[in-house]
Amino acid sequence: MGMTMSEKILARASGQPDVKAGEIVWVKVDIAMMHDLLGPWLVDGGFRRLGGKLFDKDKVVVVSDHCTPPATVQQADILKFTRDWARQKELPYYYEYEGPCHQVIVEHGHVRPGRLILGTDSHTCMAGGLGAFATGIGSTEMIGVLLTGETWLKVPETIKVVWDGKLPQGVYSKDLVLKTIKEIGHAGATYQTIEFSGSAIRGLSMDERLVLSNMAVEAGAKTGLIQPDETVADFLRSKGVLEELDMIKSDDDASFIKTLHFNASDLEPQVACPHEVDNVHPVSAVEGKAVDQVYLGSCTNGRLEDLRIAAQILKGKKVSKNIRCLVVPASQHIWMQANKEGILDILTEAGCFVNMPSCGACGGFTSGVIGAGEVVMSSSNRNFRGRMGSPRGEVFLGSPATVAATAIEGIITDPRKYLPKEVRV
Ligand SMILES: CC(C)[C@H](C(=O)O)[C@@H](O)C(=O)O
Ligand code: SF4
Repeated sequence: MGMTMSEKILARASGQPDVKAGEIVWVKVDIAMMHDLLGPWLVDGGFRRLGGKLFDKDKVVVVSDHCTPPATVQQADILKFTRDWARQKELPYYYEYEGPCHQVIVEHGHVRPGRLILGTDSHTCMAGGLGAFATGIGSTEMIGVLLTGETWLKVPETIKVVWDGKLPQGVYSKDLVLKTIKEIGHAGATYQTIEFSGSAIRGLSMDERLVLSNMAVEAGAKTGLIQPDETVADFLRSKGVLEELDMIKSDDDASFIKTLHFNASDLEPQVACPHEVDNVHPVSAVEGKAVDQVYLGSCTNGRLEDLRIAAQILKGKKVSKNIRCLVVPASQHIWMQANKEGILDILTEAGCFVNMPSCGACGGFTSGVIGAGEVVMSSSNRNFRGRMGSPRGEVFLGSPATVAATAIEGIITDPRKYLPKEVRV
């Protein structure tokens, strides 16, 4: 019997020739990632009591993103603690004000196919878009990882999600993953891997693939994997990663707990309605709903291609007078590239407010929170009650195109009316 990608990565990490889903294995971690909010200020007490020596500072990456720039004194204190901790420990990889951790670790080449990456954030699974087994762990668990570089994991079963066909114009990987989550349910993949495959997935760019792996956890999954290929290799080479990559793949005779088939060619834009990510409907079912704010950003959909799509839709148009349009590029690198391409000018001229990269508005942490009764159309990954501020607010999730079209009309809008009719390449 062959092995799945998850089984292969965890076999290597546990130093065994093979492992099977359901087994509990002791694994060596390639990258331990923490962010400011669930990082050093929470782990430090226990870490020091147990010896306070890092297993390998080259494998520990800390990113300050949730509290940047701080909006409260407590956030400023957390940020200072995190910065001082990284300096005292002489960490070579500490990033601050660069953007959400998941995007930052991808851009800096920490994520590579076949690696085992554990982070103190649920969307750590995004790294699976490059073929790494990546998952979130609690801060207490992280103390053990920081001290020993090891932990235990149960090898997950894998749900294979096959998307064949070709995405039509105006339909994107966000729509594809929302539809997938609707079918699986918000807890339907609990402690399982979702492996995305099929011709529609192979055709996706690096930016689009990361949307899928990012949102795997919204179906409860341990991680979301995509078989690495030349798209991944080209991306990593562009980031200066020149080593030979472990182009891991599931064997043809690997055992999957179930396989779901979808056809991308007849997919419409999808919207997740309050207050669950699996409460998904075609945009036609919610068109016309008035919003107060649109948010284009986050580690889910704040990348360059997302900003390009929004600029294509908003160029020469104006954001509705009734709403605020908040744009937050997912990293400084993306911000600079968007600036060079004139995208930030187009968006600003249309009436968007372009903020600096951070988790701020996405999780209701710093700038951009919503008040009672306010409605948001967001390109992010979660719409739980209170997610972006007031528990009496409402968050709808959609693609960057849906967000941009909604910005123009001030009501939830099908983006296809703002795009040329032809099938995109
Ligand atoms: C703050 C943290 C608990 C959280 C996560 O783990 O995902 C955040 O990044 C989010 O997206 O909700
Ligand atoms: S989902 Fe939002 S809050 Fe969580 S890491 Fe991504 S940008 Fe930050």
